[in-house]
Amino acid sequence: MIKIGITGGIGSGKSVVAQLLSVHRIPVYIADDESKKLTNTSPVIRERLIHLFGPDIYTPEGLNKPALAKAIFGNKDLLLQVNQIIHPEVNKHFLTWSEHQQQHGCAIESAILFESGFNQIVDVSLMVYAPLEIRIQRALQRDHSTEEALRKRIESQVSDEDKKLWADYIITNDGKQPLLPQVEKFLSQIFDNIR
Ligand SMILES: CC(C)(COP(=O)(O)OP(=O)(O)OC[C@H]1O[C@@H](n2cnc3c(N)ncnc32)[C@H](O)[C@@H]1O)[C@@H](O)C(=O)NCCC(=O)NCCS
Ligand SMILES: Nc1ncnc2c1ncn2[C@@H]1O[C@H](COP(=O)(O)OP(=O)(O)OP(=O)(O)O)[C@@H](O)[C@H]1O
Repeated sequence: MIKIGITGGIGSGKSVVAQLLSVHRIPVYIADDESKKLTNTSPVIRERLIHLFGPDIYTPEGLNKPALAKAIFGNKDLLLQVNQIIHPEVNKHFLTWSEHQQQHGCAIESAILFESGFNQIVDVSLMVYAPLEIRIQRALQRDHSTEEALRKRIESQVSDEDKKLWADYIITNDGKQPLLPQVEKFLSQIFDNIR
């Protein structure tokens, strides 16, 4: 089975590309969603986050997400420490999930594929690229966030220039070039290359 890593900055259109892959019978593991579940279910993550931040990092409802976001976006040292707590668990969880998939390919969607090392557990990486200002506009329209908070997250991620260098394939989602033909071309390239 071919494992695909979908990446791209906030608002680039990863989720849209992930949906198009699903339509082509490629199941996609959404790292944001799964990591959120793991922060509430994994005793290892819970214990280590409490050790780092104190007990208030969890509320009776689960992880205190605004507090964690405030602590890590803008503080590279803490971001690295939190990543080192959460990402190995996500990595293991994705690999177990992928073993249960029945299709000829599966994928993981993560804005931080390269930062997290998930690129090392996939066979091909696919970057979804959109110009920064378009990404900011899309994300601001979608989320109840401020431009300042958004830019802090963007600054916590590797640049588009680096992602472009490291990715095996790039899909452009600038609102001008249609996505579906690019996704279909990508799929035919990877499956033809492997056959
Ligand atoms: C800090 C948290 C609680 C904030 O939750 P919130 O609901 O506000 O955001 P959400 O998880 O939906 O993430 C939104 C976007 O923020 C960016 N982001 C999230 N985590 C990170 C990170 N560690 N490094 C850089 N960018 C990140 C991504 O672009 C992501 O798509 C949450 O993002 C988190 O637990 N992050 C650490 C775990 C992680 O790395 N998750 C990303 C995939 S493994
Ligand atoms: N080509 C497009 N034209 C117009 N709107 C788009 C296009 N692509 C994506 N969008 C919209 O932009 C927003 C961001 O897209 P999407 O959620 O797929 O990005 P993402 O990369 O998954 O972002 P994040 O990392 O923040 O989750 C969504 O509201 C989506 O509907």
